[in-house]
Amino acid sequence: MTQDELKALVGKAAIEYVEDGSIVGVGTGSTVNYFIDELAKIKQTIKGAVSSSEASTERLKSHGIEVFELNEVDRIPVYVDGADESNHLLELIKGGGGALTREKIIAAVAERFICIADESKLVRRLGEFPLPVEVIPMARSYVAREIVKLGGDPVYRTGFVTDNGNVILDVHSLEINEPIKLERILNNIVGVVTNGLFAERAADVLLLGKQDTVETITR
Ligand SMILES: O=C(CO)[C@H](O)[C@H](O)COP(=O)(O)O
Repeated sequence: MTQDELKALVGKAAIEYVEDGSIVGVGTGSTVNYFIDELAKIKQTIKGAVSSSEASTERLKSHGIEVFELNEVDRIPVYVDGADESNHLLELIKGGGGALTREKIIAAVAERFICIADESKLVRRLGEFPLPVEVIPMARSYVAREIVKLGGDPVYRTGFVTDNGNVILDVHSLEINEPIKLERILNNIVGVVTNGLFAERAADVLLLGKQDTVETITR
């Protein structure tokens, strides 16, 4: 199976976790796009969605799925999102698509976080994929210098602005031995909105697309 076929497979598998009559938390990315397309097929059974990006909102609406503001919603039983990397503890690197902050907010609210990914995303140790950090624009150089002190090599994602009007530094060469600790340290730098480590709030379930099958990994 191709990588796209594996993404489609896990996008479909995640539908099983959607509760009838609920508002579904929806992530961002090419894997989630398959999930959105599957969600459209059962849209009569759900109340609607909360979306983590303008791109996902547009796709949800194009299917006629109602999109609610997070502030209007008191309960999100399930959040479905992709990842750039996952380790075996279901700690993730996210934000390749730049939607990490809204994704992290919805993941925090959700009762269950279902991560969907093809098998290439499962790694022994996080950090091969450069870690995205969302930064308030005026703090970009300061934050970059602080990250260098931590041993990282930050690269400004030129020409990209997040849905929140901020910029992204993609941090290479970080040794991520203690994801929770590093997540906190990075978030403590003034000017950082958040970083793409999802370790304090890791996924609860990883649906991993492998050749012809979906492996379910839980914490
Ligand atoms: O975190 C994300 C967006 O901010 C995505 O979930 C992550 O980049 C994976 O994307 P894809 O499913 O396209 O591989």
